[in-house]
Amino acid sequence: MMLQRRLLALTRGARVRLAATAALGLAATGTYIVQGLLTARAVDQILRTGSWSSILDSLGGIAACIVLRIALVWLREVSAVEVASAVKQMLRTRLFNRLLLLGPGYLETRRTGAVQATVVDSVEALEGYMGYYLPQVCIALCAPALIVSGLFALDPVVGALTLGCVLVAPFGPTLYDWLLGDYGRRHWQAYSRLGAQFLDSMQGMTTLKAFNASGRRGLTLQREATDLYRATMAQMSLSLVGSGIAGLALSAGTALAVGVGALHLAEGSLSIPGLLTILFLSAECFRPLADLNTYWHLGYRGISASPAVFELLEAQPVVGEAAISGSVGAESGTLAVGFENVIFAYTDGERPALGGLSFEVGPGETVALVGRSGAGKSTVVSLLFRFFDPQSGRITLAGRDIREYSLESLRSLIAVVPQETYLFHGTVAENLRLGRRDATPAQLEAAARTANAHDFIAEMPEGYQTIVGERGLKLSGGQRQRLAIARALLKDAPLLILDEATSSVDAANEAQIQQALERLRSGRTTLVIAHRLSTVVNADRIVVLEQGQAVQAGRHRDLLSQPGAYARLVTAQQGTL
Ligand SMILES: Nc1ncnc2c1ncn2[C@@H]1O[C@H](COP(=O)(O)OP(=O)(O)OP(=O)(O)O)[C@@H](O)[C@H]1O
Repeated sequence: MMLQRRLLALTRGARVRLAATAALGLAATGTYIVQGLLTARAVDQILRTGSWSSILDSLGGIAACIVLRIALVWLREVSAVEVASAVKQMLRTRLFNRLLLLGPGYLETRRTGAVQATVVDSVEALEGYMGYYLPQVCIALCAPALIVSGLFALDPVVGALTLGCVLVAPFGPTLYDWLLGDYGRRHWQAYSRLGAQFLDSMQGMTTLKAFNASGRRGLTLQREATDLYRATMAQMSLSLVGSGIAGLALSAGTALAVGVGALHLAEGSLSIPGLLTILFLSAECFRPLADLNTYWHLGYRGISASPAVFELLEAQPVVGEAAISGSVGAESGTLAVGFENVIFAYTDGERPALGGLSFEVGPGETVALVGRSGAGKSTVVSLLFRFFDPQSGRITLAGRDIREYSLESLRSLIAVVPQETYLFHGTVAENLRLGRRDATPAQLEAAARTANAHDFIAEMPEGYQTIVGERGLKLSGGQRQRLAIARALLKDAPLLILDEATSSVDAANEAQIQQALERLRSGRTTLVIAHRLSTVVNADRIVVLEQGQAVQAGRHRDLLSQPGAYARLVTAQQGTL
């Protein structure tokens, strides 16, 4: 019930259309009632007069009812689709905005396929609930009430019996709603697991093939599919029993009403037209409930899919806006960066990824962070962007705690050239404009030239308008990186983070990338996350991380001449310098 109340709240903004759908459905039910009454009258007239001509007007009325109903049902269908589409669209917008607010910190804790299943499939499953089930609830409340009062007037006993059955019928679905709660949840869990597994397999297809592991993966997928099949069948068989109970109440209701009416006819307390009216009206009384029963199946898919939707809608971001005081805007000029005794663990209780890290980058300086894999280098970047907040200590930009900036202005101060350049499906120009939304073609070209990317872009079939495939698969690693440099140039932020690529590119590409990076670094405070040592030789300062702490700092030559963590790292990577 609680869940249904929350689902009802989702219709805000589409309630007029929802009411219109219910009104159209009610009008269609009205045509059934009038048709029933006209049929009763026609049968009575023919029994009394034996002449077909006496029922011509009733037949005309029945035909009019049928035509009118066809039009009303068609309009109701259109309206139902409109309601469902409006709710789905509003909900998807809210979910997408929520995901943007939650940011990478949330997505790291969820499987991409499961999030996709929520935003696409769970929302889609609400179609039946919003478009058909909800309007039918209104119809099933109003129409039987009207008909039962008519039956009461005709024969109070028949009226009371019909009322009893009308009240019992909806209990089937309601009871099962409660009983099935767990089955529905299991069904959606199995569904999103299968979705996540499938997406993972598609994205990792090359790796699976290279390791000859597609057969094994196929078996896992088959297992997940079998789980989904079992969960679906369990849910279906139980829900069919539920609607069976409701169906029984409906048929029993009509039979009882007619049976008791026939008895009263025999006793002389009811007339033949009265019995005929009961016959037709009691059938019409249960029709909206029978339809509700059918739509409940459709609606139930939405009800069982909705917990995942609400969980996402109510998820709280791991970082809050301007957590300290009123947010401040972006700074200009070169910036200093400071980490002051920063302690951070990904999940509380885990060994901290940063265990009291302190270091500084002066305005315009280039500082390289080095350390073994897992030392905490990438974590430093995640904290600078405030994808997470440290448990203690503080991080400053231009002397201010970064929690004082609004998230937008903080992120506008930092440009990043990441390890893996993500290119969206779209043109080269569109991908570059992520750096600056309103960049002119001339600005795009200037940035691409500085990033040594213009020549290869110009050689593409449609230059800057060439579509680069999903994940940029049509470009080489080195080319993608030069596009990332051009993006960062366009962003023109005072703080630059170079998260160095781990995979090496050929010498010609490497030289072009290094030259582009030199140009990008000039006049900016730069933090280099160095996974290889070969690129840090010229840094103003090198900070060596070990288990989330800075254990050494200095220039390459000075550090190399002393025994310590840096010298050990260099020895371990000998040959790369
Ligand atoms: N999303 C995450 N959730 C939980 N633990 C994480 C997460 N990301 C990193 N860690 C852990 O935090 C520690 C620091 O990881 P981090 O990625 O910052 O290291 P790194 O120095 O960048 O390593 P590499 O050079 O291999 O990229 C490691 O112990 C790692 O296992």
